[in-house]
Amino acid sequence: MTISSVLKKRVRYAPYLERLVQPQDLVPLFRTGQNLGWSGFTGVGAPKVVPQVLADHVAANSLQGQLRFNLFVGASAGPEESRWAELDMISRRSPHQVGKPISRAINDGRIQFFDKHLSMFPQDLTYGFYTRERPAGAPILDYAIIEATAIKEDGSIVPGPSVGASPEFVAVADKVILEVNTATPSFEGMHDIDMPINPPHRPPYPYMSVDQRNGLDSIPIDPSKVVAIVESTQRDIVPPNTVADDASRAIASHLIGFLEHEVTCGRLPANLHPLQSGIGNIANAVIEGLSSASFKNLTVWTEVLQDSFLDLFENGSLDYATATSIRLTEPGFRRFFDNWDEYSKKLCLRSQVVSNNPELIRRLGVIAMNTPVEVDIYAHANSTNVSGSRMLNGLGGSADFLRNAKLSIMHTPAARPSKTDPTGISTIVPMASHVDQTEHDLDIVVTDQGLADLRGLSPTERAREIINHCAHPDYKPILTDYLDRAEFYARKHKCLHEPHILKNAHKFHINLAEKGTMKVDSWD
Ligand SMILES: CC(=O)SCCNC(=O)CCNC(=O)[C@H](O)C(C)(C)COP(=O)(O)OP(=O)(O)OC[C@H]1O[C@@H](n2cnc3c(N)ncnc32)[C@H](O)[C@@H]1OP(=O)(O)O
Repeated sequence: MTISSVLKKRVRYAPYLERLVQPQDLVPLFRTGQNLGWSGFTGVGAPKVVPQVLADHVAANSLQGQLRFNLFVGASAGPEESRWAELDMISRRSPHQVGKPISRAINDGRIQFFDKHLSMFPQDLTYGFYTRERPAGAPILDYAIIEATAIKEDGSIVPGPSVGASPEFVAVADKVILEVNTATPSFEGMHDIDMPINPPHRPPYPYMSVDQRNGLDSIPIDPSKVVAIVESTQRDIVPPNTVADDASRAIASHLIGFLEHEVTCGRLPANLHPLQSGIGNIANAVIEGLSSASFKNLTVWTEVLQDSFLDLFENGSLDYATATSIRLTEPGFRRFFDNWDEYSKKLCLRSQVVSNNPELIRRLGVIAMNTPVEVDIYAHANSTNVSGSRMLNGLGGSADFLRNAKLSIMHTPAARPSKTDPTGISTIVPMASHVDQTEHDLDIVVTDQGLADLRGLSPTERAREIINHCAHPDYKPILTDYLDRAEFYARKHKCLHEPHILKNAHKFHINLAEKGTMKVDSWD
């Protein structure tokens, strides 16, 4: 087989080049029921070529539902996993996914999805928790399919724009297939990788600042595990971000005002603490807002870096950022590669067990900011299941950060658009229909209407603060009425700590399902 010159340059361990194959040659290796681990995190750095030929094979031979895998990816992969979902090729999936076809398959019951904290998933996999049905000593993963942007002289793997759970996948896979991506520039030097060491002798991760490096710059592997390499010439495709709207700008402005106040009061230093920011349009707008605020020498300790962070670098307000994935749009990647020399000194990608590590998040005093589906009046938040049942993307790293951050912030519009109610669906509800973050986790809830500072408040104080500052004006009187009635009822029954009237607590959701609006006419 001819080997392209760029591939020869990227693969510095010659024996792998002898294992170069056409992706189609690999199809016979795959059997239904196998456990597969893919590299990738939030749609970048995932394998593309091998998943595609397998999907083509299933489509061409009408094998839908007959070649199905247990698929594990650090977080979401690219469009290939959506195609697998459409072709009914996934029987089990964890820990986080994105894309309509895959969430549809989960909600149709065709994929058994389990949702786990991103810091915990890779280690629990290595413990054998998810392969309990296999005989002792059997491999945990049959194949790990890992995208690399270079291979070092010792056969170790230089990942691309994400590290995710690849170190753990490589460690516990029986066999490894490498996709060497020659369309993406090599990311060599960008990573700091800690390999799994299981208790009881796991040493502490030593990181005391966001820029400290102590790990490896590639993923070590026993080269005999690598059964094949293929060349990939497909770049990651990340859809453009939604442009900030009035609501997300208002959220950003409330939040920046709050952070400035914390600095003035001496609870935060002038350069804040390391920032974590979730994904999506609001998270992007908040980071965009920070780039026009007066903060300097900011640092970032997060799981995903999006385009908006590049603005912070460019205007000089961000000193250093670390994550497990850099998920940029095409223009974002272009900016990134054009300024590689500068960014490579100010950026580092780590394993997801480190970027999302609870101990490090607490040690560094991270400021965590994530978007929920809904928050209730006592500050329990739902990040995952619409109306308690319909899975969206999964928990991701939201709880890793929100439970352990110095400041735990949830930002959301006060109401989300709906076809059946001009105000939309209230994101502030009497009782969350599913709980991912508890009242014990959140410090701040912020919407386009305002900001609720919940620190040190009792549940009933929190409820007034959230309703008064965060609820949409159309829902405020309805929520206040609910709380007044709940307090009246609870006073009578001597249960005033966190008052609820259970028969009404989910009436917003029931009303939405039955009448298309959360605007409850009457609580009686
Ligand atoms: C990899 C990582 O972990 S990154 C770090 C943080 N991770 C997380 O926080 C993971 C969990 N969070 C998330 O997945 C997202 O933040 C979300 C989905 C909760 C919110 O993201 P947004 O961009 O604000 O969501 P958006 O407004 O587009 O809503 C997504 C969908 O949920 C629906 N939805 C959201 N909230 C509600 C609600 N309260 N009631 C009914 N439907 C709702 C929306 O209508 C939309 O449906 P559609 O896809 O059918 O159009």
